[in-house]
Amino acid sequence: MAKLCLIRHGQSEWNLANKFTGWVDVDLSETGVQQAQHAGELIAQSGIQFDQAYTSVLKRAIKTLHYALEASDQLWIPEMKSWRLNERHYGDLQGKNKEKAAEKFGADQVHIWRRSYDVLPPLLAADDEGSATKDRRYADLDPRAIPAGENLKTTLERVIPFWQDQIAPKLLDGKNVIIAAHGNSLRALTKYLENISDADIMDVEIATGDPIVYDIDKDLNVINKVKLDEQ
Ligand SMILES: O=C(O)[C@H](O)COP(=O)(O)O
Repeated sequence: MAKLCLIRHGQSEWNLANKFTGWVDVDLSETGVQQAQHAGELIAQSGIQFDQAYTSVLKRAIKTLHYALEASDQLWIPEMKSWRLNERHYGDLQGKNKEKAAEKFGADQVHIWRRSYDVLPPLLAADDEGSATKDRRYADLDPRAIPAGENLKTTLERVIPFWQDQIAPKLLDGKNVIIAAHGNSLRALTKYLENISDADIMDVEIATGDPIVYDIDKDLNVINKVKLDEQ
């Protein structure tokens, strides 16, 4: 049996400003820092001891991991960062206010972009200043792997190879794992772990800074799930 803890980063500056964020590297807000520290206190109270941490290459997730591990006195554990755990790329919506987008495109369309499984958002032009192809942290990727916009399906398709190659072997080895990532990369992983249908995943929301702990058996089946905030 192994423990798997998923934690969405604490509130970011752009969560607070209600802006589409995606791959933009926005920092935590003050509330977000407090949420991450509180998550670490909940982890400490639960007594879970981690062997390995994973996070994205975006500071709101990395800092959440560090605040949570610091508050539970586990800052020393090995950690691995991967772009595969990044938030879904929100394409040309990145930086735009969600309410203003709903006024412009209609609330239904914006809801479909945000929560449908397989509808892509408007894509970012390849020569856009904000294109990830210009960002040094993605320089060692095949440029064709760098998205101009993702839906949950394409997000899942780049999260799961990382799960299979890196995370699953640790769990199979009985190691306890914490993953600090993002609303939609964690929705993708949740869909996969809990075998949630394409339709039902539309209603799954993951709160900021609330650790979710799964018990995982030797065949990688989920046998229990708790939210530490509700304990
Ligand atoms: O990237 C973002 O804007 C948020 O982290 C998640 O946004 P969502 O709730 O619209 O999926």
